[in-house]
Amino acid sequence: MIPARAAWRPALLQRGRAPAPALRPWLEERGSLTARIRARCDRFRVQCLRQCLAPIGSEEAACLGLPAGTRVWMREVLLLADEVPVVFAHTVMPLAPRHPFDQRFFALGQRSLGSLLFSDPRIARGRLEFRALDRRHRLYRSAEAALGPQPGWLWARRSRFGRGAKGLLVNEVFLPAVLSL
Ligand SMILES: C=C(O[C@@H]1C=C(C(=O)O)C=C[C@H]1O)C(=O)O
Repeated sequence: MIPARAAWRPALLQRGRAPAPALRPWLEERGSLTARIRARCDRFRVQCLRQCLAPIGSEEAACLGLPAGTRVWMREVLLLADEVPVVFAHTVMPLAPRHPFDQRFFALGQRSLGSLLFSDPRIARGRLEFRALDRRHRLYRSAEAALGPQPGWLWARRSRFGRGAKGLLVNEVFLPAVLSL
């Protein structure tokens, strides 16, 4: 059981619980996850599950400094390696300030957000924060809704990507199959 007070932290050790050693390089990768997966499989694919306006979750609101419940653009995807889901990702992007980047975000569809974020040197990644999730957490439940039953807990990370005043928050939940890559 993950303690109820578990939170996003910049360290991988969380109240005595640590990820499997083989998962650490995945969690700590600061470059593109898309590129890392692509290099380890024959066919990489993004499956877009949802892209819509939605009220931001309280944790995400606190992280981006927005009032709870603010409507944001939300995108949820699976990253698949040879048709096996290895990462569930949930990204939120505030509507304001408006930015030319918005159009490219909306138009992504089944293309990877990573290709957009990492091709623009003006977009900087903030620090990585980690958290072990169980089914009390919204992200865990979203992953389970998309994929069916998951192990008791899943490791996740989040980071903010920014270009000027425009910031978006990317959460990535690592699925057990990533360890087979
Ligand atoms: C941020 C990246 O993009 C990946 C692709 C995403 C998408 O298409 O929505 C979301 C999160 C990522 O895991 C990356 O490749 O590192």
